[in-house]
Amino acid sequence: MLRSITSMDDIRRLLKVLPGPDEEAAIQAVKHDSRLTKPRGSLGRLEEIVLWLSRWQSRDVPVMGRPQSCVFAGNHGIACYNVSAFPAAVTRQMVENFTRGGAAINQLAGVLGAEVTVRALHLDQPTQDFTIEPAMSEASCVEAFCVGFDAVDPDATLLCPGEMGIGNTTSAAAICHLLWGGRAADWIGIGTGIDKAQYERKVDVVARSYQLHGDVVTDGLDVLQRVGGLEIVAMAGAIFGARWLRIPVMLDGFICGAAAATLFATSRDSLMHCMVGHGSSEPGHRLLLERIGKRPLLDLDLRLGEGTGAVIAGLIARAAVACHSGMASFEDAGVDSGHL
Ligand SMILES: Cc1cc2ncn([C@H]3O[C@H](COP(=O)(O)O)[C@@H](O)[C@H]3O)c2cc1C
Ligand SMILES: O=C(O)c1cccnc1
Repeated sequence: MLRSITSMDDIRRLLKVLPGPDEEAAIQAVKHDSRLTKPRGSLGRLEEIVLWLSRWQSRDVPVMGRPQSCVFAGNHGIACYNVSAFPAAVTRQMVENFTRGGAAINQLAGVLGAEVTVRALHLDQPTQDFTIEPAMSEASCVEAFCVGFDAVDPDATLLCPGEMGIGNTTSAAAICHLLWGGRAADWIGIGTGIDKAQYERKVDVVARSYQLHGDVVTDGLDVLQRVGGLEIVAMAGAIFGARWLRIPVMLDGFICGAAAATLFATSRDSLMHCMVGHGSSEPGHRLLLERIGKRPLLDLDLRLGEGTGAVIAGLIARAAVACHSGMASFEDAGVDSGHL
């Protein structure tokens, strides 16, 4: 599959023929659930999680044995406008931190029992300034997409994509503005904690990117190439790769959502294998989730990225699987089953 991707059109073509869910596995999972010692529906969204995992893992009793956290890192040309509270050098420094196990994502992945895969994408070659030209060439975009695809562990039971890239809330806002319009400011928040002057510059960068690309952009993948970052493209590639491997994906916050949204805008069914782990405190994320029609599992006021919210939500998925796989049936426990 990966070898057949050499152009953006290859990705477009493959997006039209994605594998679908295993409805038979879900039917069996519902049957199993109906025998468990609880009123039907009483575990609320935990039951929804089990069905979702079941559809994509093709198991009537899904498993959580091998979750994967994938962190992609890239640098952004638009960081030169001072739109982040931190310097671009922090991207590389954090990659070293991920590798040593010192970041938030490492601790959370440890709690979930997830392997952390880190992929840095040409940190010494930031994307181009997308207020004056496309962020990257088609060749760089395809390459980054394939890095993402290739990073997915084919045996993973759940994928939690994450990112690191100083300036990438600006890139995510530009993606959303190009996909869905509105006012530039609708998509912009404080990111790492910027001041008023930085906020205004950020709005200006996103508004100018719209002026440059708005009339010529063709679809979600084109938006990705024009105003995305290499780590955002790689996340899109990982989400797409997981779909081909039929691995369920827990989406993270605003940046991850923007990556996923470029696939959604290109092909509506492309995110059927994804759940949204949490709602970020970046204001654009709520709007984005309305547009892609997904409701977050958690609301923790996170605004970190790295895949942290996705991994925390993975713990909820583990709780859901524990109930589904470990609970006794009415029959085995000798509990009256009521009017089922
Ligand atoms: C130390 C540190 C660790 C991070 N981990 C994730 N981010 C997050 O913040 C960045 C986006 O915010 P902005 O657009 O304002 O730069 C991304 O790198 C994102 O993953 C971090 C940011 C910092 C400073
Ligand atoms: O929601 C996110 O993904 C996010 C928010 C702020 C900074 N970095 C990431």
